[in-house]
Amino acid sequence: MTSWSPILPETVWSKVATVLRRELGEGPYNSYVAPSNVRPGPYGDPVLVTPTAYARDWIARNAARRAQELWTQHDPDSRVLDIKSRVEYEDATRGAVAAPAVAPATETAPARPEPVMPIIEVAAPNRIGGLQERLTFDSFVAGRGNEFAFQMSRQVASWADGHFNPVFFHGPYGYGKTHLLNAIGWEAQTRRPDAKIVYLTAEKFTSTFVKALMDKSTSAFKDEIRGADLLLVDDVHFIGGKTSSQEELFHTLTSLIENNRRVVFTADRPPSQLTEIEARLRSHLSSGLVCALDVADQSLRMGIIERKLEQLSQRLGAAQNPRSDVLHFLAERVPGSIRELEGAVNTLVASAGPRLGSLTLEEAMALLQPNLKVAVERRVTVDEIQKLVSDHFGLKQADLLSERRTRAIARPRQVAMWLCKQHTTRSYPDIGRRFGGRDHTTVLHAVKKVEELLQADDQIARDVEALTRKLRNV
Ligand SMILES: Nc1ncnc2c1ncn2[C@@H]1O[C@H](COP(=O)(O)OP(=O)(O)OP(=O)(O)O)[C@@H](O)[C@H]1O
Repeated sequence: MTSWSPILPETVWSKVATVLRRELGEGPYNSYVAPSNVRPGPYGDPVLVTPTAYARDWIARNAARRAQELWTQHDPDSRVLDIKSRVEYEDATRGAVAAPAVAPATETAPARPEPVMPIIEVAAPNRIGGLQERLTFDSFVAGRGNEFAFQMSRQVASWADGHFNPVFFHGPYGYGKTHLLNAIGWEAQTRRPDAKIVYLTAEKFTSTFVKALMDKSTSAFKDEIRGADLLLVDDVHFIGGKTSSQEELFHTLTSLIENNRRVVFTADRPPSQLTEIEARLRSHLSSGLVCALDVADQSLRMGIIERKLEQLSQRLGAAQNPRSDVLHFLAERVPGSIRELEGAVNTLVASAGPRLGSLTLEEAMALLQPNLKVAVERRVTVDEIQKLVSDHFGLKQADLLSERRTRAIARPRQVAMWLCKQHTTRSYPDIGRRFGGRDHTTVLHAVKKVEELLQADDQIARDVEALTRKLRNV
């Protein structure tokens, strides 16, 4: 670590800060600049250390250039002023001699105490740690399965009056819940820079609360969370079974709602199915809007692949798109969620390099082998389909084989027959026999009916899509 120049950085910083205060105005200055300190970085250059990543990003966007200009005017060594959040600074200097804070922003503006909880950790590389820069509304592709959730998210982010509160998004893993929550955070902050937005996972909520209990600092914890204008809690199902954290979340939620603050949750299930969460909290979680994100259909998967390819070509330089049979193969045959789909696109782009545009389907399949490890051509049995379909519709497998013809049973039976035709090599008579000895014309009729419904009935289309994905992922 090199040593500091004889010109004290605090002298330079206090001159810079005085001008920034005047130019930025009291509000932003007190929120972001005043709580920051100048400290020596690992190579001796000055670092402006902000209490949170959010403050760092705010300063980087709104004041960094001016701060550097002013710094250069006052520092005879013309050192570069780096900006880091406290966490980043500690990581960067870990192992080096602990560096004392050398200068609060100005003598007249005492630094505010550091928040107990990271307010939005915007650029943290760790997904759990905070918001990720790439997860915005712009990078989100809306389509069947997530359209409503997308619209509701935009509405929350616009701070529109009279919307439901809390909003609760649920859906399977890897289909964009965290993405939407991040996008809400970014958009809401852009629209109201003065608003306090807290984003955290339920795990973080629990661990920070438990630590606060041990440190006897729960009131600081409460102030921090209950002072939020918008609270975003990801993966709330993780709080299941944790009694004291549930109690705290319950009081946090009621206090925020009473004070007209907004709250958004995500979970892998709707509140009614969060059986490890105490009934009173569950009921409050579902008291606003409960909104499902569903698995993506082929056209949404295709849209996401195209968006991802666009992003990659911007980052890695212009590249041709894969041929359309390769694109369709990606959309239709890569098993798993959007997360796995993104992984497959990355693999293809990285391993094909400049040959991406000319890859044949066979070459693409060979490159994607690791992503297709659940053998694409795995044999699916009629029995498996019947079990999956009956589970999905809350029926017994025996119902599908029975004589009963009520709509609630007949429709799932038709869907199951259709899936058998798509995913097994069984003939119509064979399928009929396995559905309680039915005639082949019944199966034929079922297959035609489902084909029609796939065009006309969104709900059936979603059910079939979900079941198809499950079949491929078993
Ligand atoms: N509609 C979409 N448009 C663009 N990207 C998407 C979409 N849905 C999901 N993704 C991407 O897929 C990946 C997984 O999404 P995300 O992390 O939001 O899932 P999740 O539902 O929160 O899952 P988990 O509960 O496992 O965290 C992310 O990289 C996300 O950007």
